[in-house]
Amino acid sequence: MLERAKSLDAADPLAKFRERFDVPGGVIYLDGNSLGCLPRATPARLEQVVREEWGRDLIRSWNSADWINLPQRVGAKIAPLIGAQPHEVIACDSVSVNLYKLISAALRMRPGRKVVLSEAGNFPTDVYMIEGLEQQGLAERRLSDRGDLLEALDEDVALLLLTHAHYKTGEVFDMEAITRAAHDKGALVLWDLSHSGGALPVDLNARNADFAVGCGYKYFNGGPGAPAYAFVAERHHSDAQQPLSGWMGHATPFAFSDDYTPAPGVDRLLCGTPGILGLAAMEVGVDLIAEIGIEPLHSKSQKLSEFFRQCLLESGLDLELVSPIDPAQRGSQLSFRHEDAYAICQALIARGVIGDFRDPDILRFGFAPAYLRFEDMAEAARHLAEVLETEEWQRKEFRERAAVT
Ligand SMILES: Cc1ncc(COP(=O)(O)O)c(C=O)c1O
Ligand SMILES: Nc1c(O)cccc1C(=O)C[C@H](N)C(=O)O
Repeated sequence: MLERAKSLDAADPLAKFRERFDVPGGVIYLDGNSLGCLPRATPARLEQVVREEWGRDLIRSWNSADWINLPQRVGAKIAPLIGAQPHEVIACDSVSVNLYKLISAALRMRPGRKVVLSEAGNFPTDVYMIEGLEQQGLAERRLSDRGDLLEALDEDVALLLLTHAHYKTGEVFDMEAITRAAHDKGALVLWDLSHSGGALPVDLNARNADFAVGCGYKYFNGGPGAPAYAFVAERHHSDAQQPLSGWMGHATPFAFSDDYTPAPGVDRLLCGTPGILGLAAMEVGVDLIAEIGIEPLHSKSQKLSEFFRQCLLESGLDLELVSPIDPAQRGSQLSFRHEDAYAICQALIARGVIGDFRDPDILRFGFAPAYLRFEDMAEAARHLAEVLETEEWQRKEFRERAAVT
């Protein structure tokens, strides 16, 4: 398989982009769906922001370096990558905080309805944020199994909140059909794009989506704790009111008035002063993904995951796949179920193959198409086969749980 991998790499139109990332030697990184790799241009850009814009120009940089518009500028660059208009997206805060803002805004837009419907087993923060609003008496949380979601949609539902590509299994929802079904019941829809933005084609406006949020530190390679992004469809710009009425979301923050007037459009999603270092790093990652293009990234992602699967099959491994077998139905990942998934994951990490474990029994491999090679797939599959054949994962040191998994 290694020979075949090398010929696929030689013919890969995206191969040249690998050197634009600082991929550490001796590592096969299959966790770009948790924390993306460092773009090579990021340290120099951060050095410039720190030394020149902050160190030398100090407060003048809010104007001279246009820091004040950085959340909008980064949002506008993400917009075409998720099927939105530039003025519909803003980069700020974390996904969790943006969920709070948008769930609250949606509830205000559907007076008389309190139910926020989501999938049982959705990424925890999504369901926790609904729970928090429920504890404040503002929402009623309803969780339903994936297959029962449409049945659970009724006229009490104010908002349907779903993750487009599931964080554990990678299974992708049909955004158009589900959004339509929710709208038919008078509900709004908020899509969490954390595992699809920057890796899969997302067409928010063509699917008539209302709201979306997504992660900056995964496929957009914005760095640890990078700002997230949030989308509000233009038709909701005057109605969507979020509760974190901080001064940066004011129509005229520098008028310093006693009363809050929300800024027009997505600018009102801002709360406090944006983190400029995080946004500057994020912009480098977004620029790079935009330069490569979502369609080529998606096409390569499907080929990588299929090749990985083929390599596993060739080595005779019979692992239980929990991701959809059809690449069109899944995000840029493959997940397998094994009762010793944690120890297997640790044994692989010791060999330099970094995937991740998701409690209780999922071994997850993310395929960031911007910097991975087919050769990495062949090698990772070989290591996985060896770890399982030799039962190397049985070693005691691979069974001790770390704080962050
Ligand atoms: C689907 C999903 N939503 C939200 C998050 C977390 O968002 P944040 O840490 O930015 O609040 C993640 C991963 O961390 C995720 O996978
Ligand atoms: N954000 C993370 C973190 O701060 C530490 C460890 C992992 C993460 C993640 O991003 C987890 C990720 N969203 C997931 O899909 O599992």
